[in-house]
Amino acid sequence: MAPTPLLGARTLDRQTARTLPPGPRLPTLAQTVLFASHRKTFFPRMRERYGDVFTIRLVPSSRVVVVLSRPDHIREVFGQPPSVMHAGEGNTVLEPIMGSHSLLLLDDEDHVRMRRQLMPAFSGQALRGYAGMVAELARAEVAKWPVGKPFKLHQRMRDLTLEVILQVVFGVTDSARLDQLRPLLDKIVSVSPVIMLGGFYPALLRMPPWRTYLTTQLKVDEILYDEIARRRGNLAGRNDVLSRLLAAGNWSDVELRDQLVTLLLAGHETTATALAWAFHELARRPEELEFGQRAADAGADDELEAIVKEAMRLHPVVYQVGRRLTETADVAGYRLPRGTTIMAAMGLVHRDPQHFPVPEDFRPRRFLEDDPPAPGTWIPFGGGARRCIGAGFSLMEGTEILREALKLYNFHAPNPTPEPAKPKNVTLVPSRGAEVQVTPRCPKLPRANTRSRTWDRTRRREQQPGPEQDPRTGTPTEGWNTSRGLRTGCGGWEQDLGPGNSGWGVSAGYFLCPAPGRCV
Ligand code: HEM
Repeated sequence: MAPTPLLGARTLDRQTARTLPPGPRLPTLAQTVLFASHRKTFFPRMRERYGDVFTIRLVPSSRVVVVLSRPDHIREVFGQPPSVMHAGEGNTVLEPIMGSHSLLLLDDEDHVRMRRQLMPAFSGQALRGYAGMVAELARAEVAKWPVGKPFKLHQRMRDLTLEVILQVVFGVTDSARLDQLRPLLDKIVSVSPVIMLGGFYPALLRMPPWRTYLTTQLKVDEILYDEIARRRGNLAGRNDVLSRLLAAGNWSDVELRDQLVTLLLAGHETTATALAWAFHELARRPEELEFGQRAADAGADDELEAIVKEAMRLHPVVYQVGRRLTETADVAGYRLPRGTTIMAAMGLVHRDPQHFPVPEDFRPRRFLEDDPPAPGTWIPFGGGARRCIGAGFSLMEGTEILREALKLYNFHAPNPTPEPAKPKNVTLVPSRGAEVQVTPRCPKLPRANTRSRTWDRTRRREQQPGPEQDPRTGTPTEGWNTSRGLRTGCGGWEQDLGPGNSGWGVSAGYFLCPAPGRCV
């Protein structure tokens, strides 16, 4: 028998429609606008009114969407066989950008196979291999921050996470190639809802601005294919995601290209946004900032990770994830027909006082106590067979970046009122760009971006050459003009930024803190 097409709400018979969870009677367009622009207030109101499970209707074709807000209900969905709960088919709009092999677009066997090929590059061992590279990029970035002047940290985080994708994921380190790729990728990641329309209406792709976008993408593809070809011939000593993928799997060039673009689009804005929220909260709360700075000084990565986790709980970057039923299924006590979309609203779970006491408070220590959040209540990365493949990567990245920034600076919020979240494609971003102001933690530190001769002289006088150990690697260093990296002292903010860098290191080498331990 030929399969019947997936049902839309219009084709549901009255009996089935009556058995759906309750929901608003607003016109579909109004519900769609509320969902697209105000989900952070719309969903909590619907839950208050209709209970833990409610139905909304969205365009196109007045699609039935059942929203879940209880961890046990959501677990039912994440635990169902992926053949019953499709996620890829809801992403087909991304195909012109990510390509038909993208992990995000696949379902069933193809998804399982592709995911298996990708996994080795995201294992615990692989993540440990990337951490040093991320820390180095973070160190260079935070040294460039303007001291004493408010700036929008979200954009800085975007620049940094883009650099991480370029160098740690794509493994591009050649400076000419980096200069070539940076502006192109910057355009690719600025994919607006208008550009996404091209996925629904392919005829648009022939017109500007869609054509312009695709032309940029072709230029990126050309570079990526060239990188893949070069890398195939030379993997020795390489420790980036692309090289690990090549070493572990049997890939065609197109498959690899599609995954690289997917990792770029899935991993760049999301991680940048989570970190922007984390810094926004720390800047507003001196006690939590101090907790973070102590963790950074002590190398307490689990405490830094708890800050990232709490930021993701309070400000879920992705508020909900969707699945489409390929057959009738029992979910949350309802028999839901084939074709129904189910949304797991992580944002609702994260703000539920049953799971997180005083949920509106930013309290990283809740992840470290004897009674941490119960399994299934902290789910910023979705779950089941589709759980974010970059979850570990983004936590590692967040920890490294927090450590480098907190070791160096005090953070202040020029405007201490909380920034509201605004939707940007699938993410919820801070609406004022996470505005912060930083000042150096060490009173002896000259203002960043200022070349100070006095400081340079002082630094040379106080510099104590001689064999020492790099506290991170244990490698002996020999003082002036030797290894890069962190040194001893009050948590290791002394660092070599190399010549030409805009930080306070004005020549190659590093300096020793004249007052170790006294400034923190
Ligand atoms: C704070 C950072 C991030 C957040 C909040 C986030 C969140 C998510 C969510 C909610 C999903 C969908 C899960 C589901 O449907 O159950 C997802 C999927 C995915 N994410 Fe992330 N993500 C982050 C960072 C990253 C990074 C750094 C990468 C890669 C470098 C990445 C790559 C992916 C990919 C490839 C998928 C598709 C997985 C699949 O369909 O099997 N993400 N992410």
